[in-house]
Amino acid sequence: MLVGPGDDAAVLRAPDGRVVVTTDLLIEGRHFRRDWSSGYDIGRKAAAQNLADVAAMGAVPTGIVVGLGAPADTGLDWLDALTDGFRDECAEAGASVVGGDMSRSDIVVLGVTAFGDLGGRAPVTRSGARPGDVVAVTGRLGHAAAGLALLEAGRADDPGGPWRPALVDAHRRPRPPYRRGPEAAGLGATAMIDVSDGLVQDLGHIAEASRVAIAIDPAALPVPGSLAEAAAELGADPLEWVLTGGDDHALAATFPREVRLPSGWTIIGEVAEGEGVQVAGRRVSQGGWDHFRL
Ligand SMILES: Nc1ncnc2c1ncn2[C@@H]1O[C@H](COP(=O)(O)OP(=O)(O)O)[C@@H](O)[C@H]1O
Ligand SMILES: Cc1ncc(C[n+]2csc(CCOP(=O)(O)OP(=O)(O)O)c2C)c(N)n1
Ligand SMILES: [Mg+2]
Ligand SMILES: [Mg+2]
Ligand SMILES: [Mg+2]
Repeated sequence: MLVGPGDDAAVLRAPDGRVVVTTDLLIEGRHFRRDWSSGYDIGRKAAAQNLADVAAMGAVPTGIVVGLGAPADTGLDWLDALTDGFRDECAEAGASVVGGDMSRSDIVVLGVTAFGDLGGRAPVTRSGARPGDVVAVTGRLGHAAAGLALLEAGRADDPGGPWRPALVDAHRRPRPPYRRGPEAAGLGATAMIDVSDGLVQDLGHIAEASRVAIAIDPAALPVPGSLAEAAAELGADPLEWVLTGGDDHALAATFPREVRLPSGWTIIGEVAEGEGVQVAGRRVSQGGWDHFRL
């Protein structure tokens, strides 16, 4: 064991190198609803959630195995679509489905395990952030939360606004920036995490593991017009989606200040001595999704 429990993935020593491995469970009703997402969407999302954890170690995803429980009356078309979703999302990340298992169950349950290759680089853990580093993100933030809010409000299919289907689609199919993980490792990232539970909560994991404080400048956070439009319609705060929304699987990383970040990365804050996450100078408690509150 080179990296054990507590990070986005573990790293194991193998006779001919190292292997990155991670697993996540997706439960109908908690992580997806079959009346909100197609089988294809659910396959893509279940793969993405795991492949993003591999990328967050700075590794390239190689393969996944899928455990599936489904009710006896699940249609073959639905299962075919699920399989297609797994295949296509893996292809997106450069990986493939290499096995699995299935059984009958009262609801749909997916247990996915993903593997990755570090390509000779050191893994980027949650624990390496140092005071003086900058904090940067790449990928979408708050989009899936906005899409979920539209679905919950029954406004997903209302007419008007190209932003509406785009945000609902973000809930159904996250698009993690897989290649940015190894890129960050190559640039010398000191810590990294994928944002599954919300930016504040997930940066909190880096702060805790690294024994540092993280300060975010909310003015630096990307709040696109689509989020503002949806928030205006629902009477919500788009910044809250960006700060606490999960499911987009953006990557958040810390870098030594002198690193020149390629376009696509946005610097949103800095690492300091201390503990916890501050937004605009105020310490915020853990907003976001955690397993036991769901
Ligand atoms: N039941 C468990 N037993 C052992 N380790 C666990 C368990 N649940 C989560 N972990 C570990 O805790 C860490 C964080 O898990 P999780 O919150 O699911 O992270 P992520 O959001 O990256 O999927 C991971 O290293 C994971 O392996
Ligand atoms: C039907 C439905 N309700 C709510 C959500 C939002 N949601 C559920 S779990 C979760 C956080 C991620 O899930 P978790 O099990 O914590 O995954 P991990 O952090 O291990 O990747 C979010 C944002 C959703 N995706 N679908
Ligand atoms: Mg993760
Ligand atoms: Mg997990
Ligand atoms: Mg989580």
